[in-house]
Formats: sequence, structure tokens, C-alpha cells
Amino acid sequence: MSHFWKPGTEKPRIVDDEEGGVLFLSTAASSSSSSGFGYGSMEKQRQRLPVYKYRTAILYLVETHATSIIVGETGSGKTTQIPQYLKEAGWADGGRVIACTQPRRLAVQSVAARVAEEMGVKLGEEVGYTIRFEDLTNTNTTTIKFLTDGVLLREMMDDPLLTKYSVIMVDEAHERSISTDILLGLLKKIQRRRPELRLIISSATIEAKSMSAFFQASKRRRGLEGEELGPRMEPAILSVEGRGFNVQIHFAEEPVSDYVQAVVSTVLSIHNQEPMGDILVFLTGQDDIDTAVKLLNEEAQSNGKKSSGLIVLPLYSGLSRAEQELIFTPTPRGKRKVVISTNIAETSLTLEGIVYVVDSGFSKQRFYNPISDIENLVVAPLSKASARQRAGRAGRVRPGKCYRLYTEEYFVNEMSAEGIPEMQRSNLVSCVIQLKALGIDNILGFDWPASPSPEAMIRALEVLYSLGVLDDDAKLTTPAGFQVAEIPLEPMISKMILSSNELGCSEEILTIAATLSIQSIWVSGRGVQKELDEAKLRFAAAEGDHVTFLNVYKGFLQSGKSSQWCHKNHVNYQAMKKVIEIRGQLRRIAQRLGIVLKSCEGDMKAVRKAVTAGFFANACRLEAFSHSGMYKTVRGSQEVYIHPSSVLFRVNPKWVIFHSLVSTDRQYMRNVISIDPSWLREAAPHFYQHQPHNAIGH
Ligand SMILES: Nc1ncnc2c1ncn2[C@@H]1O[C@H](COP(=O)(O)OP(=O)(O)OP(=O)(O)O)[C@@H](O)[C@H]1O
Repeated sequence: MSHFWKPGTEKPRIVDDEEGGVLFLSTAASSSSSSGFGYGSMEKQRQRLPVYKYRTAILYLVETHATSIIVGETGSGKTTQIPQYLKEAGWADGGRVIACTQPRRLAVQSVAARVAEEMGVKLGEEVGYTIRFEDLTNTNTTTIKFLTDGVLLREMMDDPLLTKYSVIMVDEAHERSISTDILLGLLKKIQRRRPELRLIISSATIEAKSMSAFFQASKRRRGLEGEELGPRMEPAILSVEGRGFNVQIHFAEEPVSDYVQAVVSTVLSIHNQEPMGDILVFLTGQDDIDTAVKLLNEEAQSNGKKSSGLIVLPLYSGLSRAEQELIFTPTPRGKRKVVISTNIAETSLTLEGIVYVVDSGFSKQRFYNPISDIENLVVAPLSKASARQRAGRAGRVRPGKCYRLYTEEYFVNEMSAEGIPEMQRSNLVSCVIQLKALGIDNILGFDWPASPSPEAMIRALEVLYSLGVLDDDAKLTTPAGFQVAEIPLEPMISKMILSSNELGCSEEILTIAATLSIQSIWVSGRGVQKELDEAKLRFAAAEGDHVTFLNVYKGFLQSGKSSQWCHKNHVNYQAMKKVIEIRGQLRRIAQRLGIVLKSCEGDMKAVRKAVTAGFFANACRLEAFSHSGMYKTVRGSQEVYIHPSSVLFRVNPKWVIFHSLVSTDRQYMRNVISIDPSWLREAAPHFYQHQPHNAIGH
């Protein structure tokens, strides 16, 4: 192998914890790797998982403790088995439901399907799932329900105490997504009102001590005589030892400078030198992934022998559902599947054929600076916890290998143990509105597992006030605030949709909202930049990217949603199918909220005003003296530039609004639209009240 020679020595270990009055249970359990390849019956497979040896211990802890923290290595069987054990022990009797949350939609769907299969039932009946815009459960029969943590938060709006659930298992808690953290804070509150509710916090590498300390504060109920009632409120910690099949780790000999190229050569080396078995590659985002797919496919064409038999599939959230599901289809005999993915395949996913994992060592992460009020999407190094999750995708159903595109020295000495919780590196606008919608008024005093900075909170409150979502007492306004809270999108997009109603352009804005929620509608990649730029010119609108999206969408519909049309125009066919899918869902929500579906018939001023009504906080002005296209954000005076992928790159209108920022050598604005600055004060008088008139005047 060109890059690898060094097998790793590090073995993932579980942190033991016997302190602080916390109950620690540990029974020696051998790894299922000793059981070799045989599959046997489904029941036998279940019994071979490390978690099986802990079945009684887990059920005992759940019976006697309000909260149980279960730490176990990836592949030990936590996600698929624990909900079934609970059901078998009667926790779903009497119409009660066992919930298991996941941070990602794809994981929810695939784990639910697996559990239904293991139980021999039809998915959507006894075992079901709910993700945003999709509910595959049956109110009468579903007893085990998988759902995203975001969806469970939304359920609290209708049922604040989550009364139908007997046990809620918060899985993959180590990921510390914003929704997981909000959920943990709220569940702790609910538990005080519903001591019979049981919580299981489960994860591969959670910091069990700090999580336990977080739940420790809850008091046990007392009876009239002062006797303690109900379950013990201090959390129990259980460490499940043993993991899936063995995964041999290989590290790069030298640091890798171009990880996309390194991925391509590593995949080809595996293909040429290693026995059959599928490959899962982790890259950072759509652009990298599309490039790697293209390079591998080109190899397959130009170098028939070396790479024949490779089926290369991309996997990222911007793909349509059908395209994502391709990764689950069995690989034909004599072929090798290569799935090239973002971190959406990092946790909870079992792809049966995967034997090899290639880990670039990076992922795209959000970083927010409350002082400059700037949130960036940055390609950042992984944590050890994520690297272990990635390696764990091999070795699920047979022994595997993981090739890390970084050195062992880097892994041991420089990689951080855990990532920073998303809560502490994000803009909190969505989080605050959710809590407000749940009636949590004292946001600053909320009990968080990891507190966000007060500056970030205040910024979020200010933006929400300016969006007209909060009133002077920081309570949700009626009806606008409640409507924005009800649309399951970021509040700025929701506000843009609501404003389009008054401006008579809801049909256009729904298309824009759907397009903004996927990463890119263009086919990018190395070597096609010139053709892509030419294709974009065919659709480019002087107003900017949002209006350009409308032109592409129109062209796509006129072509009869043709894939050839997309190919000819460098438009990503799967992305367009996803736009249509999301748009349909948003349309239904808009109708439910009483928004009149109407087209502005080419009045782009209305469209730009609606975008301004939602995204006024992202307004920028071109620096008069700047020949390099430097803009400054109106609030915060941060230096930003139009991204080369924007149709306004080098056009540089004086005033623009952006949708998001990415940071490479500079801060670049992605998806940019030109505006008239007078609309800013119209849209958000409070937000811009301290700006000198000439700062946002003509
Ligand atoms: N779809 C599937 N097909 C085949 N085997 C599966 C499937 N899903 C799960 N398994 C088997 O069950 C094992 C345990 O999976 P499970 O998701 O419960 O583990 P886990 O401990 O929750 O791991 P993680 O933290 O990575 O999600 C897998 O390693 C695999 O052997």
C-alpha cells in the first residue's frame, strides 16, 4: 500500500468510573470476534453481541434507577438490543412506548429497519420511526420507536412531559449535538415531574463522570414519613465491555497533504491488493466527495483492469432518499462497493458488506464566534472519539481494516479526545426559539449539560427579537413567533417563508428555501471548473444566487425533470430531486400555516425583500476602497468575500446578503443576493437602530 505500513498499537478502552457515589458495574465479557464468521440464526447473532451478557444488569439498573448511563464500544449492540430487552421485560406494556433517539436521520431509519427485522415484524407497526417530515409509526401498535433527538424535542411542543414514553434512550450522546444537549436538559426537568420515566444515556465514549454529575442533582421523592419513594435518582453507570469483530488499524507513514488524492490511491490499492469486501470512505463534504467519485470513475474507465469491478457511491445529506438508499443494496458478486461519505455514516450505521474503512481525519464542523456574530462551516480535524466511530464501521459483521490518512503520532499526541459540544460552537438562534416554544423563559438560567456562552445567548435573543419572533418580554410573539417555531427549519428561513406571504412570492421562496437546505445543486469537481462556470452563466441572474436557483429549477421542470438536461448543464440531478422532495414538504407545511401559495411572476424585488426579511442579520457592504472585493458585515464589521462559486463573484454589488459562510484562507459568503440597504431598516428597525444612517443609507 502506498501510504501505509504502520499497524496501529492503540486499542480503544473504556473509561472506568467508581467515584462520586456512582454505581459502577462491570462484568468481563469476551469480544464477539472470537466467534468467527458464522452468522447462524438471528437469535444466535443477537446472543453473540457483547451487550447480551449484560442483559440482566441493564434491566436491573433501569428498574432501580431513574437514569442509567451505558457506555459500550461501537458494535457492542447497545442501539439494536437494549430497546428489545426493555420491551421483553415489559416496559412497553399497557400502551407505553420505548423511545430511542439518534442524532441522524439515516441512522434512525436503518436501525429501526434492523430491529424490525430482528423481531420479525413489519417496519411501521410494532417497531417504527419518525424523522423530520416522515412518520412511520402506528399510534396503536408501535411500542419501540426510533426518532431523531430533534423530533423528540418537537413532540414536546404537544406533550411537554412526553407522557407516552416509559423509557427514553438517548443514544450516541457522545456526539453532543445541540438537540441532544437540549434534550438532556429538558429530560432532567421532566424527570422531576415524572419520576417513573426512565432515561438511558448511551454512547461509545461518553464522559460518564460529567454526564453522571449532570444528572446527579435530581432529588429522590419522599413519602409522608420521609421514606424514599420510587427509583434511585442518582445515575448508574454501566460499562459494556467487548466490541464487534476485530478492526486492524493502519496509519499513514507520513502526513498526507491532499487527502482526496490519498483517498483515491488508497481505495485503488485496497482494490488491487486486498481480498473482496466493500470500502467505506470518510471525506468532509459534497465537493470533496463528488471529486473523489469522479476520479475513481475516471480511473475505472481509463485503467480498465486496475479498477474494474468498483461500484462507487456518494453519500451525503444533499442526496435524494433513493440515492442514499443505494448504499444498502447488496453488492453483486465479483464487484466491490465503495461508499464515499460525510460523517452521516459515522455512527450507528451497519453496512453489511463493509470490510475496509478509509478515514481522511477531517469533517465539516460549525464554528460560531459570538463576538463577531459569525458562524462558519470549517473543515476541521476529527476527535479520537469520532475516529474510533469511523473505524467501528468496519468489523460490524466480520473482521475489518481501517486505513487512517494521518500518522499514529498525530492520533496519539495531537487529536483531541472528544469534540467540542455543538452547543458551544454554534449560533443559538434555533436552539433558543425551541426552548421558548416549550415555555422555557429563563434561557440563561437553563440547566445545560455544557453551558453555551452568555454572549451567544444574547446574540440569539437579539436576532429573534429583530425577526419579530420575541416580544419585549422575550416571550414568543403571536402569531408570528409561534408560526416560525412551528416550521422545522432555521428561524431565518422560516421568517423568509412567512414574509413571502405578504410579498406575494411564496412559490418562489419555497423553491429558494428548499435549495438552501441542501449543500449545492451544481456538479463540481476538479477539472470541470470551466465547464461549470459556463453552465452557470446560462442561468445566472444579476440579482444573485437565490434568483439563479429559480432559473435552474424552472429549467429542470421544463425539461421534464430530465437527468440528461442536468448532465448537460452541470446540475446535480440527485440534488434537484431532493429539492423537489423538500419543496413538496415545505409546501404542505406552508398551507397548514395558512400561507397563500402565490407566484410573483418575475417580480424579483419581492423575492429579494423576502430574503432580506429573514436574513437581514447577514447583510454586508462592499468596502469602497477595496479592489479585491472585500465586504464588511454591517453588524460586527467582519471582513468577508464572495465565494468563487457564487454568480456574483467578481460582480461585487455594493450591498449583499449571504446565506452562510465558509472559511478557508478567507471568510467566504456562499449563496449571495444583492439588496437595497433601505430594506434593512424596514425589515429589522431594532437590529439596525444603532447603525449610523450612512452605514446603511444609500
Ligand atoms: N443492518 C444490519 N445488518 C447486519 N447486522 C447488523 C445490522 N445492524 C446491526 N447489526 C449487527 O448488530 C451489531 C450491533 O449493532 P448496534 O448498532 O446495536 O451497536 P452499537 O453498540 O449501538 O454500536 P454503535 O454505537 O456503533 O451504534 C453490529 O455490529 C452488527 O453485527
